[in-house]
Amino acid sequence: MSTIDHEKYEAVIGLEVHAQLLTQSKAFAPVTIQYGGSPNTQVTPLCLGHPGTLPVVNENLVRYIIKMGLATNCSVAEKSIFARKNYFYPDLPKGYQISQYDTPICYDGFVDIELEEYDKRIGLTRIHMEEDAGKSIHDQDPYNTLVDLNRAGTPLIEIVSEPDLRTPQEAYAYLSKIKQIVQYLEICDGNMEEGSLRCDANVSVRPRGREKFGTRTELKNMNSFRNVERAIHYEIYRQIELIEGGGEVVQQTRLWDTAKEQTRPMRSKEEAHDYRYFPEPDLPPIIVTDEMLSEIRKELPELADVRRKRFIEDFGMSEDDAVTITDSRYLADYFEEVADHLGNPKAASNIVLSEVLRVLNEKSIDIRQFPVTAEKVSALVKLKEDDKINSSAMQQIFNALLDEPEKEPADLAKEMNLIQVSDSSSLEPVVDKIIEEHPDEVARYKDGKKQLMGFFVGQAMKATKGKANPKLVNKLISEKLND
Ligand SMILES: Nc1ncnc2c1ncn2[C@@H]1O[C@H](COP(=O)(O)OP(=O)(O)OP(=O)(O)O)[C@@H](O)[C@H]1O
Ligand SMILES: [Mg+2]
Ligand SMILES: [Mg+2]
Repeated sequence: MSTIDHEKYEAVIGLEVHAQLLTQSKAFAPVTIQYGGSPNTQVTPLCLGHPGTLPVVNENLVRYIIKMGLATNCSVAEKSIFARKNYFYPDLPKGYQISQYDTPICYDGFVDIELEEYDKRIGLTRIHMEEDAGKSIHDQDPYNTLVDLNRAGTPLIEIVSEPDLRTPQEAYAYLSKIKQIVQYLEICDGNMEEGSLRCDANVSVRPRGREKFGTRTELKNMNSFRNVERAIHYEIYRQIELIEGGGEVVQQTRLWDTAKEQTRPMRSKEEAHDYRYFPEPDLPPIIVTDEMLSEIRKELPELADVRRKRFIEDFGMSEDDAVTITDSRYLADYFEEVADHLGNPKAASNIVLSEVLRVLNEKSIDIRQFPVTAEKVSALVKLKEDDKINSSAMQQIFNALLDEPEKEPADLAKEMNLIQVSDSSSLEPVVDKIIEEHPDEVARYKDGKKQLMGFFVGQAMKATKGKANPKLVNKLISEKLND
């Protein structure tokens, strides 16, 4: 067993997140982006790096990144320029990526993350625009690497955090927050498994109490939130053990191997000068006017943090429930629609948190794929509130609606014979019969064993196949036994 005291060390982590933007066309060329198209069908001479082609900036690329900048409390540069990042790779026919270097369009921002025990503010160094490279495919042909250039030139933003994160859990929470924001803004679908959100994690360790950072390694190839957390965890331990064993961390890029659950070296980390950055001569600077900024500011939706506070303050929702419901913008929209129809936020959050979320989890779907409209779910809850059906009937009708979402809950209640019996005249004979058949229980009840009410109500529910209005049964029995 290792005798190393890992607690002697503190990790320092900074994340670079690439988000693929949901613009309709590429960053600098009028080519429509369609995911899943046959290889090399979505390309123009510009994407192929043919001489004489000239880039033009996609206006939405600029608008989307400004949205992100404003949503993350960044300053937006009045003037920023593009730069060429030069390197050779078969999937990069131009020999350079158009990116931004020393004048990113957004800078100096922050996001607040929430962990179980504490909240923390994480600084954002910068957010800049760049274009993606193509895809090299190594596993389809045993002798050759195949290249698909459909992705070449698709727009990305790179969100660079300050080295403010200290644990894998903080990194996870930060990444979740970034995902939530891009989804609320509808600028990226935020799917790490499919690669529309990608994360490189920079990790170093230092003895606790020391101010100077240690040498960092950069981890790549994590394709899920959990893997980012695992890779960082592994790397922290690897570095500590290396140092404690008398070794030294070298600055390098390392690949996460999901199967082996470890990181391995890929290449020594290139420095900025290796890329020979220089200003892109074919594109004018991006000028952001005050009008543009205020226009974009107006388009910003209410973000999760603000929405969560509003749900707690206006609806008396618990913190946990508010966090769950506002995690997705669309789930929060759905909830608000139900609450509006019902005029009762408590009943709305009950059904959304229990029934609706259960189905989303079971089927691994998003609320946008949920078949039953907010209106129908509200109508169902209303039936229950009006005492037309009881809770068990509500659940049965809810399940039936999943298969037949076009039907009205009230029609289903009738069809399924679940309309609650709420008139005394038809319940009285039922109650009388139960009293007659259970003299012992009646005697004990009269002796003071009031808990037996549950038994009587249960018998009545059984006799009516669950359709009796339990409140009314309760009332009838009390009246009869307290005579
Ligand atoms: N000693 C360190 N330990 C951990 N993280 C660090 C350390 N120094 C810097 N970082 C983090 O590393 C990241 C560096 O990202 P940045 O995009 O600026 O440069 P890069 O990784 O050198 O370049 P590239 O974009 O080409 O990968 C930032 O998130 C920063 O906070
Ligand atoms: Mg970077
Ligand atoms: Mg990097």
